[in-house]
Amino acid sequence: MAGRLTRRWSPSLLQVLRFPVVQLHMSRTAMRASEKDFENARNQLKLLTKDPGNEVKLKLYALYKQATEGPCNTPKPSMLDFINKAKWDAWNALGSLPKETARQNYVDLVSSLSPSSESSSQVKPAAANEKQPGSENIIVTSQDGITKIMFNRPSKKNAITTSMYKEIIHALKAASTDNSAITVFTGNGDYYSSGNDLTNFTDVSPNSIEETAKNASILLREFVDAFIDFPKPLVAVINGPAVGIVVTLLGLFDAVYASDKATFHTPFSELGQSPEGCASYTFPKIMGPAKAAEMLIFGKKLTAGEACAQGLVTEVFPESTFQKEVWTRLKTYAKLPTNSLRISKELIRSNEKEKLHAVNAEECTVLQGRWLSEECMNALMNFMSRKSKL
Ligand SMILES: CCCCCCCCCC/C=C/CC(=O)SCCNC(=O)CCNC(=O)[C@H](O)C(C)(C)COP(=O)(O)OP(=O)(O)OC[C@H]1O[C@@H](n2cnc3c(N)ncnc32)[C@H](O)[C@@H]1OP(=O)(O)O
Repeated sequence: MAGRLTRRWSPSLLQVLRFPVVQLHMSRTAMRASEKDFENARNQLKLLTKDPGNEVKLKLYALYKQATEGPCNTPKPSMLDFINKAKWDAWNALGSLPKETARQNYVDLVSSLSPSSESSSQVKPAAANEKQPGSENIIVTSQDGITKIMFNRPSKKNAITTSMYKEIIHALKAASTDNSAITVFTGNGDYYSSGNDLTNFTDVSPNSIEETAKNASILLREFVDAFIDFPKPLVAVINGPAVGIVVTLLGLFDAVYASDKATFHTPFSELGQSPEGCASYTFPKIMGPAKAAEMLIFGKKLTAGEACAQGLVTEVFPESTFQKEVWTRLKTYAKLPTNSLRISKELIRSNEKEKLHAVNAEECTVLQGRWLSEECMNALMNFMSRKSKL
């Protein structure tokens, strides 16, 4: 690949290496619902002709309370006060979900109920004045209580483009309020994902290098935040090699199942970059500082068996039975009571959330500096001009 990339990019190679960041056009606010959107959603709800059912109504109630009052702050009703107890449970299950996320989820949920909207298993269309990202590179389906988000660029080893980052944020927001019990990431083809698409680093106007680095850092922060805040059990089904950001994110997943042909590689130093996805915090906690350093600083690639021994992977399956065994198990898990799953996850994760957001912010700031550094430029040049691959 390195040779091919060099050939394809050669006319602008020096410029690419001088400006190793992509132009982003999305503002941080584009993904956040405003007060006006929230108000509109409330009005839209009154116009619904079809009863959305109790489960959805409870979700709407909980999101509304969370968006307007914050985390549940009232005494728990008695067991016999069924209705108020169900409402309290639904609100309480949202834990410390930030008000603005609750507001966005409320707007998304109402929008999914309107007759013209797509089903919750689809990536929802963008607003009329917002360019809708191409969605075929991420396939979102919902079945058997499982929302599956699949990287779908097999010819590029499922490398993640700028628009895919945005689509995944959107898909996670939709999945957080859909009817599924768990959400699963997997890859189509022989790779889980080769991480950040290196061509994201091209196509940068020389005049806007600092601004584009800043925008990239904002997008990355929002992307990782979406994983930190995701309220349901998050599972990775690692069907093949995983590189870079898709590996670091695993510390934010609740279960990681891997085929024995999967590998785990974070070549940040080779690329003149630094860890993201909260791995600078989660990896030392998961595997101890010495093993984390070998991966994150020295770029040691782990086999699935090694990653399992280090605690990054939950269980490894033979490739021949991987898909059958894992999906059978996940379908069983998805039948467990949904609120209980969420509450248990909340208990396990809530103490860490504030810390994780702080780590994410710090990692993104550091990376912003890395993208502008001479070292990153040189590392990219070395990577792209050498014949060998990772
Ligand atoms: C500043 C921009 C901001 C964007 C928005 C947010 C930014 C977030 C950044 C978060 C940071 C993340 C860090 C990382 O993820 S680091 C990891 C980056 N990934 C790599 O370095 C992998 C590079 N790829 C390879 O080394 C090899 O391709 C491979 C994965 C080992 C596979 O080798 P193999 O021989 O089997 O296959 P090919 O090389 O022939 O690949 C087939 C085609 O796929 C293309 N490909 C593969 N991986 C990538 C990639 N990561 N980016 C772009 N393209 C990739 C490859 O070019 C081939 O395409 P072709 O057939 O058209 O030549």
